[in-house]
Amino acid sequence: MSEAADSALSMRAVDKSFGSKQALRQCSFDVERGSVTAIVGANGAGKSTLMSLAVGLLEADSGEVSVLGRSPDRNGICPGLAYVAQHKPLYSGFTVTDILRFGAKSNAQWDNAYALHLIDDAQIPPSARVKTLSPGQRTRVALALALGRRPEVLLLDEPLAELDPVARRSVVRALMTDAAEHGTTVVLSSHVLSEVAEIADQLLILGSGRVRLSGSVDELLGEHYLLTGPADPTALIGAGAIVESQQRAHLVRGPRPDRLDGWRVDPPNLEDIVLAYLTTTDEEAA
Ligand SMILES: Nc1ncnc2c1ncn2[C@@H]1O[C@H](COP(=O)(O)OP(=O)(O)OP(=O)(O)O)[C@@H](O)[C@H]1O
Repeated sequence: MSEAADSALSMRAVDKSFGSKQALRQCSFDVERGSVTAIVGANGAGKSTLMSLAVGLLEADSGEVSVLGRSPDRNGICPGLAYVAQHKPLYSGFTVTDILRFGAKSNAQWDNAYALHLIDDAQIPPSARVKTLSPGQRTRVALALALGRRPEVLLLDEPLAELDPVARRSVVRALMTDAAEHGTTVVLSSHVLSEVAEIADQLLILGSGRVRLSGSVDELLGEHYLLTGPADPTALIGAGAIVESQQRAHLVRGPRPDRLDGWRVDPPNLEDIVLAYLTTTDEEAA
């Protein structure tokens, strides 16, 4: 990921605890403007905490958080930023039209035509009340409310959880279209890689509150390889490092050799990489 100057969102050595529970530890990363970044981590890894710090709902114990070059404001969401929380708190008695009216009233940049287009695209009647909508439809309304602000940065906490495959595909398409047509920086979290692999060009893996790995998907794929063979490969991998070993198969980070006699050298897929980093312990990652 890029360095801080051109970042849409960056953190430097951020710590956040709840009582004795350390939710984030020394978190540092940069999200490049215009990128689509997936934050992947198991339940409790710290994804929602990270997003809440970015939007100013929480304050870091130490370290720096910067969104579009500014510190998040505890008194209101930073201009240019939109956030869809995990449980999409939309007033259940409101109609979709009421929700969009609320969006218009509370945002100077509001683009009602675009918000209506997104609702129409999702085939949701504007007169429908939120409580009558399915989880997938609620996600689409929450997305229209967020994208109607015409944000530069859109943060989505587990936007695809609870959606059936058809609804998931249409939400992913809506996000990809927005990112491509408007250059919106999108940051979305998930505990399931396959939900976000199609859409993300950058990846941030969180494990037990630590950044285990971050970077462009293409670079991460190029920097790792799978080595399968009969013995301990330590002597064979040169400047590389073994990330994880499963019996005779090893994920290695380092320059990929063209061939090694007696060994199989394969390119990894993204899932191989994510699972390996998610299973590394604090001691191994240190
Ligand atoms: N308000 C809070 N009070 C106490 N502990 C909290 C609070 N919020 C989060 N935590 C703890 O901090 C850790 C990180 O939680 P967080 O919700 O950020 O994880 P997550 O990756 O978003 O998880 P999930 O995928 O389950 O939503 C967890 O151990 C959680 O129990």
